[in-house]
Order: sequence, then structure tokens, then C-alpha cells
Amino acid sequence: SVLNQEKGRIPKKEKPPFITFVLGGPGSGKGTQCAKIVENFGFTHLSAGDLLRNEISSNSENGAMILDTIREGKIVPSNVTVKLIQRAIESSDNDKFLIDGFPRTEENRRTYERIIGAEPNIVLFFDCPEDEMVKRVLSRNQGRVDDNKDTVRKRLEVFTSLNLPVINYYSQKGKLYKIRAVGTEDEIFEQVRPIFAAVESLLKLYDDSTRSNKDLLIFKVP
Ligand SMILES: Nc1ncnc2c1ncn2[C@@H]1O[C@H](COP(=O)(O)OP(=O)(O)O)[C@@H](O)[C@H]1O
Ligand SMILES: Nc1ccn([C@H]2C[C@H](O)[C@@H](COP(=O)(O)OP(=O)(O)O)O2)c(=O)n1
Ligand SMILES: [Mg+2]
Repeated sequence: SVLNQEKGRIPKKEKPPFITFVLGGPGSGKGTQCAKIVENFGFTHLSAGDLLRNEISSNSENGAMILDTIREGKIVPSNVTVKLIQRAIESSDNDKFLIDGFPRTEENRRTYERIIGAEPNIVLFFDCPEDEMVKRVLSRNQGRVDDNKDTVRKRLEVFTSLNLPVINYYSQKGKLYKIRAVGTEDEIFEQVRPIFAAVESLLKLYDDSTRSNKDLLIFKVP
């Protein structure tokens, strides 16, 4: 945006976007609940896993490496994932995003902060018992190479060792909204809805003013 100003152009986006990170173990229902948030609150859903799977199917230079990593239940190098997210945000006209399945490691988180130069406004955590997550993943039926017993077991280990520290980090920052992710999809969404209803009314307030400082957004969710 500094470059844009030097060239005398009007920066495309004067107001910083509203960013929600959506976290939770494999099968905790992130994608399912994101679809409901999109429908009810007009967010743009960016699934890190979907962006990576698109790279595999479009035969990009990193495709083979990404496929191997996903099959092993490991985490793709952060610069690859962050660049895909950055491209998706910049090519969108929306100013509110759900970034689903990211950051999965502290290194993911720090790389995002370094490249994007911002923190998320809020973070959702879908907290689900392991046996329920395994049951859901194994009956997902989307033809995913990682939806098998072996990979899900590895993914749960990676989740506990690498993603829980990220969740604790945002909890300490007061940005974490923990959802008890058991019950029907609709029951779970009734825990999600009040959070975004509060976000919506605050965004309306700031849309009428400058919203130049995202730190002004302090959420008190009922
Ligand atoms: N509350 C729920 N109860 C039962 N099954 C669910 C629930 N929410 C999602 N599912 C199913 O579980 C699987 C995993 O959900 P998904 O949204 O893909 O989770 P994630 O993105 O966290 O891996 C999908 O097949 C989905 O239809
Ligand atoms: N930040 C991320 C997100 C996903 N990945 C890779 C590794 C993950 O096991 C797979 C699948 O992620 P995805 O979010 O689609 O998986 P779930 O919806 O949680 O089942 O993608 C990654 O390497 N880095
Ligand atoms: Mg998902």
C-alpha cells in the first residue's frame, strides 16, 4: 500500500479486513460450521486445506510435495500456505474472512504475522472429543487421501503437539472463543451465532466511522 501511495493510486483497501481463524482437530466440524457462518453472516470462507488441495489438482510446482505431506498427516511449509491465503484475501472484494484450518503450528502463526503483518481479530476453537472426531473423519466420504485410520491417528498427534500451543496462545491474548463441538450441526451453530451477531453489530459501527485501527474492536460476546 506504500507503493500504491507513491504511485498516486488509491489503495484498494483502506480498511483492514476482519479476520477470524477457525481451529479444531480433524473432523471437529470447522468446514461445516464455516458454511453456516457464510450463509448467515456473509463471510468469505478460506479453507487452508482446500487451498492446498487445489494446488495438488492444478498440478502446481508444489503439488507433489503437498500431496505427500497431507497423506502423512504432516504440515505443509508455512510460506506455501500463507502465500495461498494472502492471494485469496487480496483477490477478494469482501472484507471479512474465515480462515479455516490455519494456523496449525506456532510457525504457521508467526509466518502469517510476518507476511501479512496483522493478527486475527478473533479465533474460534471447535473443541471435540477424539473418538467423535475419528468417527466423523472415517465417515466423511469426500474421497480424501487423509481420511483413513492411519492418517487420522497421526493428525491427532500433530494436533495435540503443534496446534494446542497456538490455541493456548490466543486464549492468553483473550481472542479465543471455545465452542463445545458435540451435538447436532444446528445445536453447535447456536453457540456460534451470538459471536457473529456481536461481530456484525460492531462492524456496522466501525463501517460508519473509519475503522482504521482494528484494535478498537473489542468484543464482549454474551
Ligand atoms: N455436529 C455434527 N455431528 C455429526 N457429524 C458432523 C457434525 N458436523 C459435521 N459433521 C460431519 O463430520 C465430518 C467432518 O466435518 P467437517 O466440517 O469436514 O470437519 P473439519 O473441517 O473440522 O475436519 C463431515 O462428514 C461432516 O458432515
Ligand atoms: N495450515 C494448514 C492446513 C492444512 N494443512 C494440510 C495438513 C492437513 O492435515 C491437511 C488437511 O487440512 P484440512 O483443514 O482440510 O483438514 P480438516 O478439515 O481439519 O480435516 O492439509 C497444512 O499443512 N497446513
Ligand atoms: Mg475441514
